[in-house]
Amino acid sequence: MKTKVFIDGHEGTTGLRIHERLSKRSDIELISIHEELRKDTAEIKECLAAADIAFLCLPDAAAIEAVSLAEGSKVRIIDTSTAHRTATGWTYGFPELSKEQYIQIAESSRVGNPGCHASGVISVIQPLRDIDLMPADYPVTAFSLTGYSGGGKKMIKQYEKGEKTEELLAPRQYGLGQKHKHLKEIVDICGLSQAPIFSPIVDDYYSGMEVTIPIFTKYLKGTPSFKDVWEVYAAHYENCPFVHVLPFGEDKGGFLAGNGKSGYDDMEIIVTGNDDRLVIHSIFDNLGKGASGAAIQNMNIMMGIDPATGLKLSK
Ligand SMILES: NC(=O)C1=CN([C@@H]2O[C@H](COP(=O)(O)OP(=O)(O)OC[C@H]3O[C@@H](n4cnc5c(N)ncnc54)[C@H](OP(=O)(O)O)[C@@H]3O)[C@@H](O)[C@H]2O)C=CC1
Ligand SMILES: CC(=O)N[C@@H](CCC(=O)OP(=O)(O)O)C(=O)O
Repeated sequence: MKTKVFIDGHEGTTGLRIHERLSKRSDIELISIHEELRKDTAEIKECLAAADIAFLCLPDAAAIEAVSLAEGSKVRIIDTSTAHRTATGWTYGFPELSKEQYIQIAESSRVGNPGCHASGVISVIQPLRDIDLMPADYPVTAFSLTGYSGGGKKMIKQYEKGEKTEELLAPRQYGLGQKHKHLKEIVDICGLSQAPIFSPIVDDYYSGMEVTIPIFTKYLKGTPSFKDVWEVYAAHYENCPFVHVLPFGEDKGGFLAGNGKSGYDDMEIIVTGNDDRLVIHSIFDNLGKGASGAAIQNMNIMMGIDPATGLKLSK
């Protein structure tokens, strides 16, 4: 029997990518909503009730409304918005956190898909926090480079329609007030006692992210070496098909491209630097492991099938 899936917000950037991937699958029946009625609450309620699994690819307020419309139905929800990531009763959809997390996702009926920038920061910090190598009060700082599709339809239009202003041709920093919406989930999931200093940068390319975190080894427990820290990542992600740790010392010729994983659904961790000062990089697609790919990975886990089914993983 096919699994019935509804994508609320299927015309948006994240929803469209999920739709593209799922429409090729023979084990999924996509529930479609009439174009003119796609924001009609009665129609959405009906689609949610008919589905086994629903993806919410909506702004936060609409996602909160959709969850209330699903009340009383059996539908299992994966919300790609920020609305429920740290909410009670919801499971954080980053299965690589631990075996327990994977099992919780498999059994959950409410999964909050991680934020794109947050996925990168958590993929670097949580393995160090998990074994207490990094103390909870370590002053984490992060740069996060993203393609403009990270800003959804509105930003894509800004970059692609009409004549581009000079400033859109250059990388642009934002989140300058240090109140980025992903900070809460980063602090919660990594068990940090203070928020990181987080500097996102959007640049003139469609998709792909590179999250970069500098670390002074003397402030980690026992002052581990470059190799010791690499080994922590290699061990943590050993059995994770979606997160690859590059071999020790590998740095892709010294240039790391922010769009290096564009179009793929997995993530790469690269440890660079030396025994004193490390720079750890997480490279992935904001629409892959940062959103749609991660959402489908979570759906596959909830369905009890191979998490990589129907996804595009690099070799
Ligand atoms: N883009 C990215 O890289 C990432 C996005 N996300 C999250 O995913 C969610 C979707 O983002 P994204 O796809 O980029 O955004 P988009 O703006 O590209 O798409 C959102 C879609 O939701 C539709 N929509 C808005 N309100 C309603 C409603 N009440 N009922 C039904 N549909 C509605 C919009 O309709 P219309 O077409 O008419 O505007 C649009 O098609 C957001 O919460 C975002 O934070 C998460 C990680 C990464
Ligand atoms: C370029 C850009 O604006 N990116 C968005 C992140 C994408 C997004 O909306 O993501 P989440 O749902 O994961 O929060 C931002 O920094 O707010």
